[in-house]
Amino acid sequence: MSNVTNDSYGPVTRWLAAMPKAELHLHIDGSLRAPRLLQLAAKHGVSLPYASVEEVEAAYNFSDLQSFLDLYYLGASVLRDAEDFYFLMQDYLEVCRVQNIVHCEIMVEPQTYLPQGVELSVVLEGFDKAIAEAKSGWGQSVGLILSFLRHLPEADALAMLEAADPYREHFCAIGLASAERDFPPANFQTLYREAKKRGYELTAHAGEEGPASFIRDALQLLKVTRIDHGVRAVDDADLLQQLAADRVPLTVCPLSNVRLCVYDSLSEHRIFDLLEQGLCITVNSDDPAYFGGDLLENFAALESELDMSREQAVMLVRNGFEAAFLPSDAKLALDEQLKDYLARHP
Ligand SMILES: Nc1ncnc2[nH]cnc12
Ligand SMILES: [Zn+2]
Repeated sequence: MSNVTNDSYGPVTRWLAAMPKAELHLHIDGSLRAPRLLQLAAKHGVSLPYASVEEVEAAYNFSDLQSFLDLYYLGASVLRDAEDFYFLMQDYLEVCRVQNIVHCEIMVEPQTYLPQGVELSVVLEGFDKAIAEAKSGWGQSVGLILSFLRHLPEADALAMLEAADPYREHFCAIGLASAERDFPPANFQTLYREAKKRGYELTAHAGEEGPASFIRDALQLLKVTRIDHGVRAVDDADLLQQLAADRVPLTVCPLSNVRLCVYDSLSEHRIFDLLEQGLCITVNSDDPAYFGGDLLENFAALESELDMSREQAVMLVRNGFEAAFLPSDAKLALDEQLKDYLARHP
């Protein structure tokens, strides 16, 4: 895990380290680090083509989203019992504590565990224990997003939505992840209609590898109020205007975009153009175990590669609170925490 006092960070990132922050785009399976992966594989006798942490990490070399997803689903296949899910969640929430991520919204993808015969009740048993400890330990605020796999049929997602009914209160929202290009938002209209009826907030990955039109479709057909990634909006000036006017949040993941070759380098990323145009841009880590950094390292990269200013950093952090799936009084309380920090650390 990162060290918040890392001397190699620039001055803005060092100032951000103790600032209260939110993270809204984090796949819990993407936080499974190589040592834990190997430990759980050994525990369950799962054979992997990697014998050491170095060998696992050498495989973190992706040419696109699919090349990453192949390793990501292999990694998640070692998660088998409630104790595994407890450790997984505990590891990530410890990052939140160290990096002052006071509110996080975490994507849980129960369809991933079904081939191993692991039911949602087992997953949530482990997660609940870790979340309860973090809440009572240091007041951690956590939301879970029930996230569906778009490379599988909508009928499978609908079956999982129903299976999640007894656990409705565990989740604040639904999301849509996995391979984007061949699996457009239009395929999931019934799912989103059903989820809305059940009172879930709605978000979806769109415009990561897929075109800007997928962002439009997610908004119009699925009625999402937030977009995960959304960086391809830069190709559609009218859409940019609409996103800015409606303050539709984009949960942008800078290191992920470079590791998955959405951009050749961070210097090509348009994150600050989007921010200056009035879009509600937030910063997130996506799959930190695989992409070389947690939330703070994403900010550090924006500072070192794109010269992020203090003002830009505060806008990004404030947007994280604005974009959260929380009641308005809870958002106001987070904003007060931020104001207090800024007053004490001008
Ligand atoms: N960056 C990403 N895009 C789509 N699905 C994902 N699942 C985990 N990470 C993802
Ligand atoms: Zn993602």
